[in-house]
Amino acid sequence: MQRLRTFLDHHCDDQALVAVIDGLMVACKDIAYRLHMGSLAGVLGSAEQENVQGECQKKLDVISNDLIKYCLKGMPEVKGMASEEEADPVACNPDGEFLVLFDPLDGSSNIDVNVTVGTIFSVLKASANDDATHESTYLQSGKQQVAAGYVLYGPSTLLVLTTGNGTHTFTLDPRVGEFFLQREHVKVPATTKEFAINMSNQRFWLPQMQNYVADLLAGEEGPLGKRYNMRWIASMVAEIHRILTRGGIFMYPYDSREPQKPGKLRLMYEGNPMSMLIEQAGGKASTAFEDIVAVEPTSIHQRVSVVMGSADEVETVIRYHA
Ligand SMILES: O=P(O)(O)OC[C@H]1O[C@](O)(COP(=O)(O)O)[C@@H](O)[C@@H]1O
Ligand SMILES: [Mg+2]
Ligand SMILES: [Mg+2]
Repeated sequence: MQRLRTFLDHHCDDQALVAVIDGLMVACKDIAYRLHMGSLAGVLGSAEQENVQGECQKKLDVISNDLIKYCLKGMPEVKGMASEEEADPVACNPDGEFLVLFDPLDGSSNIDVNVTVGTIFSVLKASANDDATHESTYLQSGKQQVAAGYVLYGPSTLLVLTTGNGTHTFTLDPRVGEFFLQREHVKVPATTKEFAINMSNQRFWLPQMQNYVADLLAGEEGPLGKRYNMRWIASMVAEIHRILTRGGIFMYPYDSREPQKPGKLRLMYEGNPMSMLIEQAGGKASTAFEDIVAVEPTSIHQRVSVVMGSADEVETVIRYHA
């Protein structure tokens, strides 16, 4: 059994980055504990307020954000942070080397029904002269990420992590409060017969996406020649974890409900970190038109269309959009 810290000491040359990941996990273990206690910790239900995205916040969205913020603020390696739940970036140590961007609680509509949620994070490098209070400091493409990961709060608490040398999974042992290595160099199978998409948005998709999904549903009698299965948990962390475990394709494509937005999911807190994890595991992540990590961000809360998972299936979606 290898501890997370020992694994990182052997696999990551940058000790300051190791300290950032190790420090972040302190907050995530606290979130895991509170989720586990549920109503006994008084953390369920709505916070009766909206975030910067105009979404109704859950109490745990706010608590998780505060826990991570507090933790990062105390770390000398961190120069600044940006969160899905914060309107503006938050400066930390002016001499810090890293910027941490995060979705403190992903899939939070699932909290009150006791279904899997997660924390997603992305780590970028900062330059000495960068102003960590300024949005432009954070506007780097996904290719610039030096680490990405998520913590899944499910039947067990898992960390899935990449520092650019493969994607690895760790399980939290709650008795001792340590993550231990579960699987090294996870690989997403290249082909799949399983897709995940919110079908209720079908009529709002682009015609290309409608054609692709119609062909999935046509099964072995359609042009794709396979009978597909479908899953939708409404928790990206759970969805991506299933794909890293047994393959599949996850899509939250552009739709015309809010035509000015390129998608529902957030580029900096969801699209980019998940793309890095999937690509490091041999999968593919696209907007259906270009690689997600190639998108040049223009705002920290920017949305993106997402198609990711088993490489061959993602290629098929791209072909439908060509
Ligand atoms: O409810 P919908 O429209 O199906 O959206 C589900 C998607 O929204 C998300 O919950 C967005 O994340 P947040 O909970 O962090 O806002 C994803 O995890 C999930 O894939
Ligand atoms: Mg989310
Ligand atoms: Mg969230």
